[in-house]
Amino acid sequence: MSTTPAPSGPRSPFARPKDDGPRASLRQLLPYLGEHRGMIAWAIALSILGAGASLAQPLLVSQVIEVVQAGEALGLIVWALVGLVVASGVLSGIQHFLLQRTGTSVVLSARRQLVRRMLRLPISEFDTRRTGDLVSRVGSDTTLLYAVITQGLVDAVGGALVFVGALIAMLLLDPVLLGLTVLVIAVAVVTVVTLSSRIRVASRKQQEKVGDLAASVERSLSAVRTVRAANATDREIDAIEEDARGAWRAGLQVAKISALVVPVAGIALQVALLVVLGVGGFRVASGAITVANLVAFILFLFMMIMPLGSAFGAINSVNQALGALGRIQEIVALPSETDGDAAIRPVAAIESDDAVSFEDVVFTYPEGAAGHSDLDDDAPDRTVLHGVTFSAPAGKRTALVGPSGAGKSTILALIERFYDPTSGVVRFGGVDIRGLDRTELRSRIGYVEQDAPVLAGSIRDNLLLATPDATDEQCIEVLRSVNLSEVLERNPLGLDAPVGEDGIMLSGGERQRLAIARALLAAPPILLLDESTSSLDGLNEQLLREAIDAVATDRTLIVIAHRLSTVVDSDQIVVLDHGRVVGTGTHSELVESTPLYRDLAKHQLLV
Ligand SMILES: Nc1ncnc2c1ncn2[C@@H]1O[C@H](COP(=O)(O)OP(=O)(O)OP(=O)(O)O)[C@@H](O)[C@H]1O
Repeated sequence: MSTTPAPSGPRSPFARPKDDGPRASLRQLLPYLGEHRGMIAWAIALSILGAGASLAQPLLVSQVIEVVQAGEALGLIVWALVGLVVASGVLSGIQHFLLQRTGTSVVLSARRQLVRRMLRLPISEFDTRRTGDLVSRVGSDTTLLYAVITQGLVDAVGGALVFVGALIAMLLLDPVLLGLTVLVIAVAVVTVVTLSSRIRVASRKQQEKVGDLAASVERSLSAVRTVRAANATDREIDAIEEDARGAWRAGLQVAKISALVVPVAGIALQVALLVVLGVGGFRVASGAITVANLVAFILFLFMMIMPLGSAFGAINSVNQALGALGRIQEIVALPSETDGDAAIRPVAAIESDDAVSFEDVVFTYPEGAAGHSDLDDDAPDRTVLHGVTFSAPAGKRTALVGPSGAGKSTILALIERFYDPTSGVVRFGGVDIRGLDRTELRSRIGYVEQDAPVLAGSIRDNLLLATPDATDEQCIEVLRSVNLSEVLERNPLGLDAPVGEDGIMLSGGERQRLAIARALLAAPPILLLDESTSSLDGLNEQLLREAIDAVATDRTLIVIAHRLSTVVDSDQIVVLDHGRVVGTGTHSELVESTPLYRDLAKHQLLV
């Protein structure tokens, strides 16, 4: 839900913004532009040619007037004028296309860069950030960069040329008239520049609000069944509407500031025109300037004002883009998961076996991370694992059991290196895993998460996630090994049958087994299995147990069990309580030695 307070009442566009937030400078835009410098160079070249063609027009018009006044034949001059008009039209068409093309390419580059960084962020970043807001940065913020190219920088080059050219021509035609014009225009320029930083801040706030909105929509849609069942639909709609209104209010603030820019430019043009017409009339009467030159001066005035108008528009859009770029850069500047890794020692070089061991591991979730379990929330000490020591021997089945919140899933997260221990060491084949290449390490490990283990797509998409080259035969065989052949028969599409969003078309037990099949297809020497807490019916539980038995052969299996029945015959069971190991042994040993385990077993009617 929205974390940023709603804007409190109207605020003067001239007021100093309280919070400038993440800022981006024009310099940060350069790498995006650099990638397309070829196209941009072409666009600039065309815009210079276009500027030349435009500047020549008033001169030709003034010639036409003089020729007409002298009563001579027009001939070539008219054709030259027509040619110029057509040429500048064609040039501006081509330039327009090049700019649009470059603009969309810049958006593409920004999206690629953002997604590459986003998917490589440390897992702890996802604990604190809202998915919808991240999605909105990729979808909405990047779009604003488009305007910088299409309305902004390149136009500014051609515009500046026309502006300077017109200025020089006007200076030559009548310096006095020019002085008066510049005075009027300077006031407009100062006003617009003053407003521009307000536009950037307001626009960033607007993008933040859009992010809040996306996060709220994502929250409600991802839990739509729960929301519906709780009769909370109207409340969720209200909450989303409130965020939508927040975005609207922020948009209004941007509109108010931009609205000042447009009339300022318009008034400047009108006043300048009136001054030139009035004073120019006197000067023609006094013979200081000819009618032809006054007409040329007025045409140059329009020519000067037009790029000024688009420059004001460009300042608007560049500032909006800089607000969005600030949000893009905030993510891009974050370190990726692998930044700062110690010297890499390839896993392949490890000679010893696939045993996993924990040595006196202490772990606290990074600051600001929100817990997903309900225990320990009020405890001042956020340490989740307190000196955990155990060893999961190669080729054996080790079970982790203990009450909810004891730290079992955290142990698997440390083996996967989603986080590193606060102190102590996790070893793989005897080597500290912090010295191992993450990709290599993960390729040795199959991991079946507790929640949401199925991705939207087909059964095949799900199976091939870790093993893109697997054949259909291998897919069918692995489904058979986890007792899932039946789902293939259910739908004529077979492996291509869709599983629905979050695997909604499969039952809970089937989802769990499909996730196990996916992990197995890669034939990992180590399998981490976080058993689903959702209760399975007798048949499904039996099928799951058989699937686990089938996969246990010849690999190191570490399974978090919520049903002791699935683990009683494990080679070793590690009992955890409040982040501490309180017992290690076989089922019968633990029933004797560990009261907590005895209680758990009693509850589940195993003793
Ligand atoms: N990403 C996280 N950020 C912060 N705290 C977390 C995070 N994940 C878990 N915790 C906290 O760590 C503690 C242990 O959680 P963990 O998920 O490891 O327990 P568990 O034994 O697997 O529980 P369950 O059996 O309910 O799945 C809990 O207090 C939980 O609130």
